[in-house]
Amino acid sequence: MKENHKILFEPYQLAGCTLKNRYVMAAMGTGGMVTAENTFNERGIEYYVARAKGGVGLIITGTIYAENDIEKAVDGTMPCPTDNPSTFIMNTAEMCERVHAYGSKIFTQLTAGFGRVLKPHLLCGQPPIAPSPISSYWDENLMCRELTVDEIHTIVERCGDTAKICQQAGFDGIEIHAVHEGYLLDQFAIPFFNKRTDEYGGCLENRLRFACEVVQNIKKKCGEKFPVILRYCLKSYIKGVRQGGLPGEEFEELGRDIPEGIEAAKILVKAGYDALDVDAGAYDSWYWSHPPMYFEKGMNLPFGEILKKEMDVPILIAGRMENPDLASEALRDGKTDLIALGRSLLADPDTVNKIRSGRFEFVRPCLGCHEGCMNRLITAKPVSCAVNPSCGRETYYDLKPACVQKKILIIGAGVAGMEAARVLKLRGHSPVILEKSSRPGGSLHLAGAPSFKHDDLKLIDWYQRTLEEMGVEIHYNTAVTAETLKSYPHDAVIVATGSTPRTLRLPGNHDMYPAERIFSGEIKPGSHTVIIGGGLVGCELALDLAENGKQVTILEALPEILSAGAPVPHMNKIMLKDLLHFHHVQQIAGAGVKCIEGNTVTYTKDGEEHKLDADTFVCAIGYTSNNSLYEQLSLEENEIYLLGDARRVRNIMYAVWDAYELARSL
Ligand SMILES: Cc1cc2nc3c(=O)[nH]c(=O)nc-3n(C[C@H](O)[C@H](O)[C@H](O)COP(=O)(O)O)c2cc1C
Ligand code: SF4
Repeated sequence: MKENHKILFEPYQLAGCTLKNRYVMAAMGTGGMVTAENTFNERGIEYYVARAKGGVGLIITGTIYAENDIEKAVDGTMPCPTDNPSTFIMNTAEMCERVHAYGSKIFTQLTAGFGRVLKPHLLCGQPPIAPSPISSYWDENLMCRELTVDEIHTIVERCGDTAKICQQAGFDGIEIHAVHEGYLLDQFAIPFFNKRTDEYGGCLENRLRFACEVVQNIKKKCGEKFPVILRYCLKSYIKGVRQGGLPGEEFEELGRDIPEGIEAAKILVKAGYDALDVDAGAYDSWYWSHPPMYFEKGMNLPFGEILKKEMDVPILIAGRMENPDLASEALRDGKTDLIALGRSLLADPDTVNKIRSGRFEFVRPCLGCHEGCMNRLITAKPVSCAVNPSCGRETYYDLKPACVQKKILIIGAGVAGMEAARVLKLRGHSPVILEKSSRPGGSLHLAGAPSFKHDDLKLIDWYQRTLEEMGVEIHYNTAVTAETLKSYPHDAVIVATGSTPRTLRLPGNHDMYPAERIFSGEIKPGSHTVIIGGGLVGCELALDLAENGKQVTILEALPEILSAGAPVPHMNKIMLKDLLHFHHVQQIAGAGVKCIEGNTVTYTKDGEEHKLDADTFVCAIGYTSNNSLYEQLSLEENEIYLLGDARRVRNIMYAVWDAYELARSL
């Protein structure tokens, strides 16, 4: 273990519960991990056990429901212990016992409700509940129903009952979800949502009464010593409906500001909460609670630091905390007491053990993309991870030794080729990669060029290091043709030759560059760049240039930017849009580009012709598969497969997942 990381492995007393180290698995929704009886299924149990085995000191499970009558959700993505207590105890006891076998502790996260942020399709046709008749986050025409005082009392009692069932099942404590992220208790806490005039509205104490009664009821039923912690947002970052404030931005806070956040934290701790799991944000500023790659690492630490100075209560912090240098420094500087990891434990369940043994560079990096995790959760698919296809399906989607070991040539050392090689080697095959350039990674080098995408470059490093350690043979500077392939003995071939940027043929006398030539640094843009194509690549290039002081205009043919191609995960999309706006990137949607003459682009919008002057013109209109080698070889080879972008241009997740699927079956 590295000397400066030792502090991360010191035990910690969390409300009387001894944790073996400072690492906590942050609560993450259990989509796909719930049985029809609303308890954890085998998939969920194996998922948590794998993270305990990976060395984390405390697991906080994804949210479970206290109550499913008043807020009737039908989705099967959250366990509800009160629905069937004995079945819940039976399944969950086994999960807690197995987690405990690794010396880890396990809490469950218990929600008092979702309120206005529950997705409409889960509502059984009923209106969402809320403190007051406000509109649903998802549909401003859908009005919420105001909770009655009797219903609030019922939810409080059910929280206590649920916690008792969880205690009987073997959980070591409860995290209450949440005066955080704009969920029901947070809606009560914030006057922007809570317009009540009874004892649950008005002054701060009244607005926090519901959350305070929840902890008091749990302590009454489970005993004072049973740990109850709170997921808590110090600041809401609500700028307007569905618009969030960005780091460092001046705006009028419509939710909870920091001074009120400190006062509220004191009231909540006095009521009985034993620790605060601190971050920021609400659904209206969703990227704060679900930080995409555009955020810096450890972005929530300033909030922990503020609370640590103001009060004496254990603090947990999540939010891009995977780097052990950053994490250990945060502990030493008194910014937090515990380090919560969310997505990095999805990307690599063994993160903590690898850090412990001084091998952080072997931790598979999370990309901050949300493709495999949150995007799947909010589109009713099982939670997994873009770079770790077996996440959430640890047992039934694992790797078995190959029955017949083969020599398999892989053409292309992009992500798909490298993932295929890794899996094949693990299963006992002999993969050999033939790469035409002098380095691995393919187009990921260009995707990872902006500073906010450097985790993409870390993924290349991870593959390179891992393949090297496994002894996978890679031949660089080796362009393959149908003829030269014959000189490599093999049983099968995988073609993973990637893709090429699409070009646009326009009339006029101009230079227009593909985005890749800007990302690679080959072309230095002038002071004003026009980017044709407002998909993800165009928008990320625009952000990168704007962050570096350039004037940028995006011309997008569709009515909205970021709407072409595969949908961008919600929180990434809203943050990118807010950032483009913040950096004054001009966005012209519905623009049909006609020609570029010299320094002037002509486009039409709403039937009218417009002209725009710039000194650099960039084209970012997608990619086409490089599959010609496969077509030449397909009738020559007995066993040949086409993989990654060469088969179908999609995203990193599908390059990795398709490679894993193919390589686990050969
Ligand atoms: C798939 C997914 C589901 C999540 N579900 C919850 C949840 O149920 N409750 C909660 O408090 N936070 C939830 N979060 C937020 C995480 O607890 C964590 O705060 C966030 O991912 C930032 O930490 P990280 O950068 O280490 O991932 C979820 C995050 C992800 C990725
Ligand atoms: S899907 Fe993306 S953001 Fe989510 S854990 Fe995996 S790499 Fe990280």
